Amino acid sequence: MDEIQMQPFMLFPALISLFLLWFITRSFIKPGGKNNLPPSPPKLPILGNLNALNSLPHQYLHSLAKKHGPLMLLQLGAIPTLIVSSADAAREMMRTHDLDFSHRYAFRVQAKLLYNYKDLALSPYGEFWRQLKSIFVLKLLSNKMVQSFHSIREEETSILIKRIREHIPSGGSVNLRDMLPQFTNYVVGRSACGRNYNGKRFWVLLKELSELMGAVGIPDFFPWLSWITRLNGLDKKVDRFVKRMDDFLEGMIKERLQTRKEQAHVLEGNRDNFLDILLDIYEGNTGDVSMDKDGIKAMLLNVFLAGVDSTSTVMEWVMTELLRHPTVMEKLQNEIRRIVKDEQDVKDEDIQKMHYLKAVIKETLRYHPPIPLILRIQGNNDVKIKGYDVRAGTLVMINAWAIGRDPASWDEPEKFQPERFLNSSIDFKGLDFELIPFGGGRRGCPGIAFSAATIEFVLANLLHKFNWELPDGAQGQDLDMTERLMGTLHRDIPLMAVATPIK
Ligand code: HEM
Repeated sequence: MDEIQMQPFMLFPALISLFLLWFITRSFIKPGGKNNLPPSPPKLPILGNLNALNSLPHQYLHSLAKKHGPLMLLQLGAIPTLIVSSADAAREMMRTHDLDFSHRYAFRVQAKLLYNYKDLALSPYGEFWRQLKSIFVLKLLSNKMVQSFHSIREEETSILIKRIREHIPSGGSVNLRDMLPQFTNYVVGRSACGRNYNGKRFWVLLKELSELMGAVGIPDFFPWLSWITRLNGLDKKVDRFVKRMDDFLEGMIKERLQTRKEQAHVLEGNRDNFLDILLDIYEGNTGDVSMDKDGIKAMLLNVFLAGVDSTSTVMEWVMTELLRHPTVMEKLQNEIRRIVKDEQDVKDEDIQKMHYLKAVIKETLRYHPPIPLILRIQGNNDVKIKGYDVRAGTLVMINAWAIGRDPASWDEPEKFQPERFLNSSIDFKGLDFELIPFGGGRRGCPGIAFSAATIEFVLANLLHKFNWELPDGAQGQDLDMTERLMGTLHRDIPLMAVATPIK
């Protein structure tokens, strides 16, 4: 999340408006009334707790929760915001009161970039959202589809391995921050569009899109100050970008519609990518739901935004933790090599037997969830959570990062110990609220199977084919683990590692 954007020459009128509003609310409106509201940390005048939205808000909110408890009510400008930092409270919200918390909070720029709620991730809970979710779950990302993408995972993994091998003659040092997102971009791109649109233009557009998705402006917290983003140029910048992205997507759709017309006999019944499935719905061939072109574009952007960075970030964190914990790396390599034996290639059936690999991935997701704060908004009803009153319309931030480090749920949470998952049924599918990197309840992530299959397959291959160490004889404990939030939560410094081929 970017810090708030504002030009200095606009500060004065903005501050006057804010001061007047603060004065009026302070004088005439008594907060809370008879309600039993969750504890609130001290607030700044006017801004409330907006200082919480610094460059690493999940960490700051975690430290606040240690003082004020797992449910806190913050005031982000004009927006009352509930911060949830324990598995118990998350369970009560996402299971007992799931329906009440099934709306998504969208910042203004995000909504504009995603065709004003025509996508799945931002659309408000209701019939339209239900239709989109069923398209995602039953058609685009069903287990059958995920299996059918096996050849894409295989081909793209071979290309990645080839690229790593090309570095061997010059010492084998590779920048995993560069390579892994490229790999996931190709896998997601081919699954989504049937072929790669990864010319430089689309890559640059996607990068710009991720950056703009983090643009949080003053009007998001003080809605009556919406004129500020008109004056400071943000609205114009976003509008120009939306037009460029729309032109690109329009071209992609046009081209695909043309190919479908020309090769109808070849493509008949062969719908092995998201774009074709969405175009079938658009052309009315499926009969169940309807979708316009903007809907297709918004759904494709959801897939790229949600799928590329999050998946590659997990891979980079896994490799980081393995380099920090050589005994875990060795144990994992032994498992992989015992199962794959002398075969050249890792197969999907092999992966199902790799319990330690799955434990390492779970432990990484516990400690480094790529989306540390899950944003929801409470619907129309006031509800009670853990005895506290939560009012309708409250913004909710579920701190998945804090929950994964909560000593109430985890023994020695600061230690990286994949063994904790070996004899445990805890999984990240949204039913165990101490581990919610993919969220949970109705709004939970539909891409779990897709990402898990991709992450497991590529890691099994990287560890089967190479030994890994840090460059220049550095030791694992030397690795700087500072985090950086850039859409997803990365290590601040890109991971460089030296690959040595096994044979
Ligand atoms: C490691 C990879 C991923 C992580 C950590 C992740 C995490 C998340 C989280 C935390 C949410 C919010 C859930 C909630 O509110 O409870 C979410 C929603 C979503 N994710 Fe993922 N995701 C990943 C991969 C993917 C992939 C590969 C796709 C699609 C190809 C995807 C598509 C979506 C969509 C469309 C939503 C919105 C669902 C809704 O609002 O109903 N994600 N994801």
